[in-house]
Amino acid sequence: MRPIAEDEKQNGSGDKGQNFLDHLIVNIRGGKGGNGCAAFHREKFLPFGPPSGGNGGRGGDVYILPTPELTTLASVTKRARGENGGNGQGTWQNGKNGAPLVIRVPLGTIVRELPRNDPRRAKDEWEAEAEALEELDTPDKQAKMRDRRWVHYPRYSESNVERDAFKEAEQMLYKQERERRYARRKRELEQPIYLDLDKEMQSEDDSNVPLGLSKKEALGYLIASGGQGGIGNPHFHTQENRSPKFATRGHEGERITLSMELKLLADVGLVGMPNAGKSTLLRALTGGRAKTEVAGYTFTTLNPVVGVVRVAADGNFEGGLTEGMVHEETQIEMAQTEAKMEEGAFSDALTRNQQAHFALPERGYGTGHLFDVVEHFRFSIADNPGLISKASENVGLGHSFLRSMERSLALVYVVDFSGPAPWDEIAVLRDELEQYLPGMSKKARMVIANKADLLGGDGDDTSVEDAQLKLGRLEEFVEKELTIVDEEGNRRCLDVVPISAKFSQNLKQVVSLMQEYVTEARDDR
Ligand SMILES: Nc1nc2c(ncn2[C@@H]2O[C@H](COP(=O)(O)OP(=O)(O)OP(=O)(O)O)[C@@H](O)[C@H]2O)c(=O)[nH]1
Ligand SMILES: [Mg+2]
Repeated sequence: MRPIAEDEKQNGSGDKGQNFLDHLIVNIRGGKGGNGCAAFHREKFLPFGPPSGGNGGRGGDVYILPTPELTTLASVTKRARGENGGNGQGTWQNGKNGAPLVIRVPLGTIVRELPRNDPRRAKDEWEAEAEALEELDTPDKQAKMRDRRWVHYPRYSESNVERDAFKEAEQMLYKQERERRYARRKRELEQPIYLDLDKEMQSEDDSNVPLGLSKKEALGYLIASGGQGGIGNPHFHTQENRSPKFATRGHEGERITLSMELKLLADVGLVGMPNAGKSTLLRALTGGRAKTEVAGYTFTTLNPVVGVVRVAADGNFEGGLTEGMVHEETQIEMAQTEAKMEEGAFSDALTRNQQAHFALPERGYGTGHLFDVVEHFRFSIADNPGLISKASENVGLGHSFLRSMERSLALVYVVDFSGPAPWDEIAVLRDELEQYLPGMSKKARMVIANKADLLGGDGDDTSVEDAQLKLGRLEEFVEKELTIVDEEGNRRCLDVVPISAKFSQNLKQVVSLMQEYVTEARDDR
């Protein structure tokens, strides 16, 4: 595992700073404006030309764009900065505007501006300056502040500051600055940034773009404006001051600290200890479409992964069509595929679509990838990182990822049925859910006893009998310990289903039960 950087520890992601990225603190800065220029037009036989310094370009703005292709916040950097504006130059050349920066986040991200009193918030542009000047005495401070705001024509910096024209301009500048600062504070207090990004943004008027121009892509929501460009010296030209020898520097861009949180919205959440086979189950239920890592070690899954289960009217589901498919560890799969590829085994292989085209007819689903035609119901399942005892005390990956399951319609426990005491596992899971959020375990509807293929030995009578006894014991435990009594006093027993995720056994029942829970919960909403 890669070492955890210091700032990562502080940023609150997954409380312990692991790679689990559903929560992130991001420091954002608009680009700095380019400086104005103090210059004079020079031409042969025209010794005292007019002031000709260009303005600085604007700093780039920073936007946030909800993007359906993303599923985690992993691609978001902790610091983001708009491009700086270019400096103005002589002969009235204005600086180039800084390019905007677009931060892409997955749908379901909640973006919040951190308030002033939050210790994780970075200083804004004014606080940063105040801090930099803290140690200095008044004259030094004044000089420094001037330096940061003015550009002088060469060798005029000292005489400039004595002149009334400059003093007036300086007063004006500070006044405008105070106004900006006030407006900004007010905005921060009255309308702190809060975005609940559930929908994709449409790009503007796409169809009628003239040939040769790219269509205008949506940039997203403006978060931090870039600084204004500085003003060139022609601006300060007046009757009294015909040769202004100063220009202003560009403004700093806005600095904002955001917290981003990704809430996953899956209908069913899988809860289980590491290695119980949650990821394998998700792969099996989605016909391998959900690309979630499977491996024989604990904490394979670090980020929740959501997959969609598509169910046909007859209760079949997409994964069920690929009967006989074994959901092996993905790493092995990858290695095997790679080896085959090197041998050239795929040179004339069918593409995925072709495979579907040829595989489906004999199963009675017509040609092509026709599952859509018979799809009757769909729901989503979230595969989660493993939950262990004391997760609430931040052991393992902690339990902050449960946040993404708070809104699931139903929860399903997955336990390794081949283990010595699967019932104890369930009790731990239930307790951890309750630790996290009292009442959360009431959402549990089913216990999946996975890896049932490991029981029953070679099919001889005694081991089959043992397996049945074990299942009986599990059912008894679930009935006794996990029966849920709702507000109206109704008792509800959890369903217990033995399966093998790896060998796709008994999954149809799992799907049909899940479908039932989801339908019920959706109706209640
Ligand atoms: N024999 C057998 N092995 C299984 C079954 N399901 C999963 N496994 C194996 O169990 C191991 C763990 O599976 P994963 O799906 O990665 O488990 P997980 O619950 O997602 O684990 P974490 O992500 O670490 O929480 C892998 O080696 C799987 O191949 C099953 O039904 N039968
Ligand atoms: Mg997993």
